This record gives sequence, C-alpha cells and structure tokens, in this order.
Amino acid sequence: MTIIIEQQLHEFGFEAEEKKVHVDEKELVLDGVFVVPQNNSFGQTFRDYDAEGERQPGVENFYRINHINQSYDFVKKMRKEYSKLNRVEMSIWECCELLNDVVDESDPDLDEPQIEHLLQTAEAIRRDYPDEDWLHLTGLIHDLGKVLLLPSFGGLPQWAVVGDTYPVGCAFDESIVHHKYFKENPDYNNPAYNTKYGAYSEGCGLDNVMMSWGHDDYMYLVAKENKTTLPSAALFVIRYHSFYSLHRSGAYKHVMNEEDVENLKWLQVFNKYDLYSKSKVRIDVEKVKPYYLSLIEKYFPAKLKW
Ligand SMILES: O[C@H]1[C@H](O)[C@@H](O)[C@H](O)[C@@H](O)[C@H]1O
Ligand SMILES: [Fe+2]
Ligand SMILES: [Fe+2]
Repeated sequence: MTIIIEQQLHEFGFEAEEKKVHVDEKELVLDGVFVVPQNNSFGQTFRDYDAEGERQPGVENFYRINHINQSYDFVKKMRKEYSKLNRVEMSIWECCELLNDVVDESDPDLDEPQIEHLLQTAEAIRRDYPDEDWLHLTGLIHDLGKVLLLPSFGGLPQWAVVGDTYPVGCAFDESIVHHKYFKENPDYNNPAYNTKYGAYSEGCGLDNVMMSWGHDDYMYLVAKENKTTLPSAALFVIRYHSFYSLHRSGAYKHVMNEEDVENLKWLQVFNKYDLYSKSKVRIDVEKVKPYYLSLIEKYFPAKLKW
C-alpha cells in the first residue's frame, strides 16, 4: 500500500522525503486517486479546534481577536482601501515566491511556509482532474492574498488576513469556529446586523453579501480587476474557500442565488484538496514551475496591480 502511494506521489512531482509519506493503511480513507489522510502532520484530526496540542492556544487566541474586530464597518473600510490596487505591480509567480516568508497562525494543521501549501494543493488537484487546468491554477493562487501580511501590502495583522471567513452584516452562525468570541463584536448587539437576514434579503446572492476581510476577498479583487480569463467558478472558489460555515456546515444558504449553488459544487471539490493535501511532503518547485508559468500566461496578464 505504502509503495503505491509513494510511486504516485513521485510521478506527479512530489519528492518522497525519507519516510515522511509512509502512511499506515489503517489510517487511510481512499477517495478517488487522492489519498485523504485522517490525521494532520501533528497527528491530530484535521480542523479540530479543541484538540490539545502546541498550536491550539495560539489558534484560539487568533479567533478571539478576529471575531471581536471583524465588524461591518471594518470590512467596508478595508474593501474600499484595497480595491484601489495601488500598492505593488508584479506577476503571479513573483507573488507565489513572496509566500516563502508567510506562515499562517490560524491554521491548526500546518506550520510550513505557504508556498508549500499552494503547490501541494495544485498538484493534488492536477492528479485527479488532469483536464481542468483552470482548477490547477486556482489551487496555486487561492491563498496568494496572504501577502497582505507583508509590509509592502500594508502589513495587516493575522486576524485581518487568515482564518475562516463569514458574512458580516447579519447574525454570525453558530457553526463558525469559536463562535463564543463574537459576543464582543460591536455588531453582535446591533439590531441592524444581528438578525438572520440583517442587511441582506432572501436569495440576494453571495456577491451582495460582505464577507469578513482577509486573503480570500482580496485575491478575488486582484484577479477580477486585473481581468483574469479564469471561469466564474474559479473566482468563486478563491473568494469563498475559507467560508467553512457555508461549504462544510451548510449555513447561510438562504442568501445564495442559483449561480452560487452551481459554483458551490466546485468549491466542495476544491476544499478536499485545499484541506487534506497539507502535509510535510515537499514538491520539487523547479520541476513543476514551467507548467504553472504556462497556465499563468494563459489566464493572467504578465504584470498585475496589487
Ligand atoms: O488559508 C486559510 C487558513 O489556512 C485557515 O487556517 C483556514 O481557517 C482558512 O479557511 C483557510 O482558507
Ligand atoms: Fe486560504
Ligand atoms: Fe489553502
């Protein structure tokens, strides 16, 4: 069993580092070609926000500060500011390289530099969906918005960049990670924003709903404003990939429209790779780089405004 997995990983550019990809058959759920592991690299189940371990206190503290500060007014201000795209000019690949210096404090499953995660996601999708090149590129770029943490992009704090996202302007759903900390959010007691619909209406479409500010909405803005030719499903995946209360728990369906329902199917496919490809297995960057450069050229201008 282990041998087959190592061969597959190798064929697709994964460098099977010593015994790090050595997985016990009993720990595996086989799902299509992609092997969905049951445990993260810390030996815990994925997205277990209460499991005791070295990352738990930091992650919980991250969500406390995030939930207190992500208010309707804050998000409005950030969207306006970052829609200007007046900070940096660079290519998609240059941006990928910047993620070498970024570690995500909200993530209980990963403490590697983010570039590893981008390539692991993209390559895992490529193996199972060889013909959907747009989805490979979506995997590569979905977390690029994390550059907001870097000084030239405003050096935002972690709580304004990473972590799960959720709508602001209506009641915070109970399925959101560490929901209890919303009690200190200024919108929590505001009757304009604390009901089921709040500022929105039934079936108004997610495009009309403001999401907590972070790397997802920022990268969506960057891709759209720089006139990517990626399909609308790709933009949807980028924009809502951290919206776990929707794509995992099924909350907020009442504000979705028909197009959202269609696009959600691709987001659910994508999420499997985004979440479960997180591991200590390294990708050989130089080996896969020409392929991704060709996709970038197909779907993006050479330089983008950020
Ligand atoms: O990239 C982020 C990050 O890894 C977070 O920990 C997770 O909560 C988000 O949903 C995800 O998009
Ligand atoms: Fe993300
Ligand atoms: Fe990701």
